[in-house]
Amino acid sequence: MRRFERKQNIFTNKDALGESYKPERIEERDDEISEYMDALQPVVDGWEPNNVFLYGNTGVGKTAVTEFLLEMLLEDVSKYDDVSLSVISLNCKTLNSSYQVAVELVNELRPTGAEISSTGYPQQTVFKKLFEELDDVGGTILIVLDEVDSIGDRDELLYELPRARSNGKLEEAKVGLIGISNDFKFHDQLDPRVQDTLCERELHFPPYQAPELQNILESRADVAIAEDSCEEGVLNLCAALAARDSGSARQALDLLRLAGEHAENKDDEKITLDHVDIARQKLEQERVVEGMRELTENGHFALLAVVSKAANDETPCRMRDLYQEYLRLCNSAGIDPLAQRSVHNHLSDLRMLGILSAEENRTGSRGNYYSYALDVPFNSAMTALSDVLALDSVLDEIRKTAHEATSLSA
Ligand SMILES: Nc1ncnc2c1ncn2[C@@H]1O[C@H](COP(=O)(O)OP(=O)(O)OP(=O)(O)O)[C@@H](O)[C@H]1O
Repeated sequence: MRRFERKQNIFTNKDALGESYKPERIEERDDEISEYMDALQPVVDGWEPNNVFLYGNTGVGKTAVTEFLLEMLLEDVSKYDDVSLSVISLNCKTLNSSYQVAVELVNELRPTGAEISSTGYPQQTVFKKLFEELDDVGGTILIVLDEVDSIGDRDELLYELPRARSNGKLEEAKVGLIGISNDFKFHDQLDPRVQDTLCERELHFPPYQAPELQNILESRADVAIAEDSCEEGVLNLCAALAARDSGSARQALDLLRLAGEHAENKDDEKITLDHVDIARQKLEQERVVEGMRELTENGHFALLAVVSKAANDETPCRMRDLYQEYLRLCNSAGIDPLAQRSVHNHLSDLRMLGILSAEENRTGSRGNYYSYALDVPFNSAMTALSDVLALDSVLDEIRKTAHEATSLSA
């Protein structure tokens, strides 16, 4: 039997490629950092802090830059006796109302054992408790709300907190909000009065380009990967793949980590371009599986219709034809089909998740229509579908068609 054995030939510090690692240096964000520092300057000067709103796609350094700068700010203000700065950070992912966020903040500020319950109070009572806690801490308080869009349209706290001091609800504390979001719609949906305050200073983090990702990867690989354990071109390929897809540093780091793990598991001496390719496929597959989890059964069938058309080499395929295929598949599985409009909504969701791509075709006077195609490899979609659908015969048929189509075209 195989036994556990330590393998440390590829990585010197694998954790440095993981999510919890705090980089010593932030690469390629000088302009954003400079703007961010300007927005935080009033804290150092002892004035009321600005509220700052950061937005940009996932993995573009919003959280990393925020953590880096706030740590630096805490250190730098410690030399001014008249500034007392506290930072409270909260990830709002699972909190979908002002009420829940306020309860969490109160409990962050209270000692263990004195927490309040997450239900049962009127909202204003929780807000009042929060203001009391903040006044107890006093001084300048920066509240970081990551994934703030989860709060949805129940955003009263984002209105009340920045105004609490001028409304006489806070006396000792000067509070600044830092909201972080990767939902571009959230900003526009905010009540204009909330927009005015929360977005006092707005910072946009654009997706990274390949050379920027390459620099981020190089500085991380210095810490994470043993010397001479990376074949020439590996970092370049990880950077290029991530730049082409999402511009996310997280994706580039994930590719490198997975490629390294693969090399290590195979007892190979170096990470090669082939390992990166395997890592890419694995990540793509995970993304499809992840996206699929959020779909209903009808969403799975909408995807199945596109997969089936792809097997016949008939994609991009227009909605009208996809819907016929969807009806055929629902019929053979014995499930009630949805109307075409609802199937269209499912296809749009799949597009948002990066599983499908869509192109708009113009037909002149008769309006435009969309054609859909897979935006992930056929095999990844098939594997993900076979995990969620108990439809072996249909899936086998699609596999067979795809096989025949490739052998015919080969
Ligand atoms: N400029 C950078 N220099 C060094 N590391 C970076 C940089 N940008 C991002 N990273 C790293 O990439 C990963 C993702 O970054 P981060 O969590 O800051 O993204 P984000 O924009 O907050 O994404 P999300 O919206 O999904 O939370 C982290 O491991 C972070 O350390």
